[in-house]
Amino acid sequence: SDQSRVDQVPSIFAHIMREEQIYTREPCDDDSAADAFDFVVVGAGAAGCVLANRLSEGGNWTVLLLEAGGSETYSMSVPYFMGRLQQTEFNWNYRTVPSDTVGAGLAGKINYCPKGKIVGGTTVLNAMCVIRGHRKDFDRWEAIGNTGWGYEGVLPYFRKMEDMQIPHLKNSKYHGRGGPIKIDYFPYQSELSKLVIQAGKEMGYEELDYNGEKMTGFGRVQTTSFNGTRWSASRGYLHPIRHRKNFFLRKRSLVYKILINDGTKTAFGVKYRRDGKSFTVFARREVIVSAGPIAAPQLLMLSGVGPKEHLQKLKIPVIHDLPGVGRNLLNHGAYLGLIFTTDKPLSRTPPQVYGDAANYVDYFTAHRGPLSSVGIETVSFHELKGTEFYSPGYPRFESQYVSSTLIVNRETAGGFRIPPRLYDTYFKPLENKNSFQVYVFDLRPKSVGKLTLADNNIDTPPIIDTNVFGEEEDVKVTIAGIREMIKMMDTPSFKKVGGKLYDTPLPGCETYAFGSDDYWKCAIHKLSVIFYHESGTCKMAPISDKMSVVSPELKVHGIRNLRVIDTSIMPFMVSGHLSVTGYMIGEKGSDLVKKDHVL
Ligand SMILES: Cc1cc2nc3c(=O)[nH]c(=O)nc-3n(C[C@H](O)[C@H](O)[C@H](O)COP(=O)(O)OP(=O)(O)OC[C@H]3O[C@@H](n4cnc5c(N)ncnc54)[C@H](O)[C@@H]3O)c2cc1C
Repeated sequence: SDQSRVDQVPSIFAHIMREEQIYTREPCDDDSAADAFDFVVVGAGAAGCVLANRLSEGGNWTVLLLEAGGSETYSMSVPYFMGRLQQTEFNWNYRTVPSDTVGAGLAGKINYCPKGKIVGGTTVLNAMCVIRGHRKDFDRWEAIGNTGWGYEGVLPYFRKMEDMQIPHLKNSKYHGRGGPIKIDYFPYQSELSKLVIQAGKEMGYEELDYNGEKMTGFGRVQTTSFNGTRWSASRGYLHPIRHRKNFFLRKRSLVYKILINDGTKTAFGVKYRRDGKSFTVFARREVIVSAGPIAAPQLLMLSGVGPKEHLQKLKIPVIHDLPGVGRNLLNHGAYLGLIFTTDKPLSRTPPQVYGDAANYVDYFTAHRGPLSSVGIETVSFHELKGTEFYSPGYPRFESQYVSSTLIVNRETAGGFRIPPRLYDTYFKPLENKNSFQVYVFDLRPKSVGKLTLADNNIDTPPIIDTNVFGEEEDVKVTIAGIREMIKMMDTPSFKKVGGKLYDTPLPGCETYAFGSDDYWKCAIHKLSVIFYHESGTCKMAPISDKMSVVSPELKVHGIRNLRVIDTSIMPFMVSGHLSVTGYMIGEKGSDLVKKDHVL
């Protein structure tokens, strides 16, 4: 009743006060005048936070971590508020170039490309799903000459970062305990999630730990969360080191140039801007760029390391010609229009979640209820048997089951740049129906995009041309995956709840027979989004590979004392999501750096 909710106000207030205290453990903003450190790390995201922690342990070296964004707060840790964070200053707010292959039906044919601008980086903005990828993905990294980056080489680092909280996985040889990042299920699990796992079994799939021995099957999603709150890179790696005397964090500090001696081609510091003033800091040992897949290549190019002709055109003095910088832009792409309706509600829509005061009481007293989940609680991985894409034991396709249809009001539609007319014709009829959405995507797409500079100014966002769905094969895989999902409605579990494919033709694709290859192709190009897994723009490969930017030791080719250590070094896409890949790269990268600086 209303009165009982009012009675809960004191405990809500006490709970929020207590939780806010956690964020006072974020390291303080260093405002000393110190201007020389052993290591200068650029960017406090997934990988950068790992480096700051590991390089300062033992107390031998001084480490400065420079982050363009400000502090993380408790409200950012509420899982269901994830989408809202994208509409704040804590997002870099990048956009892609207009595209006919991905999101051609979105406003201006443009996709949003969110990235965290905050201590913790994109781990503060993301959906927290923990999906590492398949062992063969990493073996492929190693096969092109990246010695030590095969599955056996990276597994210890995936384990090292983890503090597994899920009881039956605590003793698995694939998982770690006691590491900085807590892994748990969201406390809330919708009826939809339970039904999907059951339906998967009826289709012959296993319910499994997809980060373990095998990947093909269904599973409740493992997340970088704990007790219903986001467990960011900063909470895991920076909070515990706030008292270290040799670690310094400077916030709101935008690095705009890496200082490189033109004669010796040696990096020796960076220039950054903070509160309107410019500063220079020097690195006695190394500069490490961990600014993420968009900003890392941007910063290299602005500092004179990149494709020569491109830099010359922008009047940037060339220090080292590296044609691969920005040129291997990898991503996943998802179709947004795969929707199913049911006779009874299996999950709640955003207006239902936000509109019910009980949900706030549940969350802000005990971190329970729908606000303790981002709305995705189940994932599945498919080999696409019977198609040309089948590879036994190596899934090619992922589905994420989204509570309700996320896009059921103009606000959520706006979050994906869905124009009002498309919303009104395709999504609005679902407003009062029971429905849910499945994000489907090709785990290893062939399309590769590129990132270039628009000018020589750090404040101008780079040009992001993702080319997602640019290759026919990626569209075909997605169509095969959509068909696999439609089969799910034939299971007894979904028959019982009247599960049906939402078959309103997508505006602009009505000329094709609904469900034909041509129809799905049209729909995928129109109503698709990039899946925010940008990576690969500073490709790791031996120097013989013309597109390579860093060596297997993550050193920038041709420049001394400069490394890139973040998701931009990925040579190929992994069959997973990238925050844990970022942590693994940070952990392995830290060991590679330490090896070169024996005391
Ligand atoms: C909406 C969304 C949902 C996602 N969902 C998931 C998910 O469910 N699971 C998953 O595993 N992954 C997910 N991801 C992806 C994942 O979070 C990122 O791939 C990962 O965080 C990348 O790590 P990184 O270390 O390479 O870069 P980031 O974490 O992006 O860190 C880069 C840091 O560098 C800072 N920086 C950049 N430029 C400068 C500069 N010039 N000066 C100073 N600092 C700078 C940035 O502010 C940022 O803090 C999602 C991403 C988005 C956007």
